Amino acid sequence: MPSSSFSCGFASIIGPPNAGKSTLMNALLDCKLSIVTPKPQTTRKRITGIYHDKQMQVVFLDTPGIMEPMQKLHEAMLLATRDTLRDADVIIAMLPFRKKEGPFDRDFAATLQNDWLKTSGKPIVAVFNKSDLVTLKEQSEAEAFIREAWNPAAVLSISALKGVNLPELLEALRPFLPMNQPLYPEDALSTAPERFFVSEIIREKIFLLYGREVPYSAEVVVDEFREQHENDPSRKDLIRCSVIVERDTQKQILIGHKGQALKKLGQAARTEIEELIGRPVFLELFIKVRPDWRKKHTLLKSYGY
Ligand SMILES: Nc1nc2c(ncn2[C@@H]2O[C@H](COP(=O)(O)OP(=O)(O)OP(=O)(O)O)[C@@H](O)[C@H]2O)c(=O)[nH]1
Repeated sequence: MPSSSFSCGFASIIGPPNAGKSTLMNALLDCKLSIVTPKPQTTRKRITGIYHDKQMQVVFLDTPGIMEPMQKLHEAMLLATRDTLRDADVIIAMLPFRKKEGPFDRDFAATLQNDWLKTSGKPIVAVFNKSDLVTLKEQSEAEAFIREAWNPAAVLSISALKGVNLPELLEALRPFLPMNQPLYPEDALSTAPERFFVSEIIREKIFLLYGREVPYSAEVVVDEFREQHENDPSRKDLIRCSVIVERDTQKQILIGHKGQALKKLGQAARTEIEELIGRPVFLELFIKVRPDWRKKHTLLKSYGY
């Protein structure tokens, strides 16, 4: 039973592409909810993940990275980020440390403050991620700079990858979580349906297995998810997905010589989907070409943007 000192609320994680937002959410939840790849802009839609302990429940909203919109898809991604700020009780504004060109990007920090944080009217917890890449001195100088520039509710340096300062981050959020009862049951990990995670897993494998523009041009739609085990436990669940690309050449790359590349993609995705849902599945992937889908409003809408 939650105690009277229980806290619950929504925290949005916002920052540039590749800052480590998804890594942080996965580390806090101790499971892999958001896809993580070394390539920027892998997260396209907002993803919720729910953290629980005896004192608090935090519903984290992971967001697509903030960048200059180059096409309609990016505009839709940025709208998803704006929405999460509106829903947040507290915002985790993440800035990644880097090894080259100074410890962090001050220009981006200014943009984040002017275009996103100032107007949100929400308490800000400034988080420098990737603290493993810089010295302690660089960390405290960066923290002092942001304290002065943003006047946030709290500032701290963490390493999502190495698990450094994560309990401290949770404590920094606590004062801003307004509810004294949990919103979700203790075993709920996300508010998104299984289907969503299935498409995200396939998207992640595309990012990991293919080079150049193919991952950015690919979208995954789950056309059918038939839970056949319920009637007959010996039958595998059937999952049929379309992988949408923009050009025929991309389709050829996805399929590969004698279908070898597509086979590899299917195997990698199936293994992880089975881990996620805890049952064997039969995964079918169909590659479809939809020219310029990232620029077309109606297609974007039909893919959930
Ligand atoms: N050295 C170091 N690398 C990290 C840390 N956290 C994340 N990374 C790496 O940074 C890369 C990007 O991580 P993500 O979690 O996908 O970043 P993101 O901000 O969600 O990226 P987008 O999907 O582009 O918005 C991955 O290669 C991570 O392994 C950290 O604390 N230290």
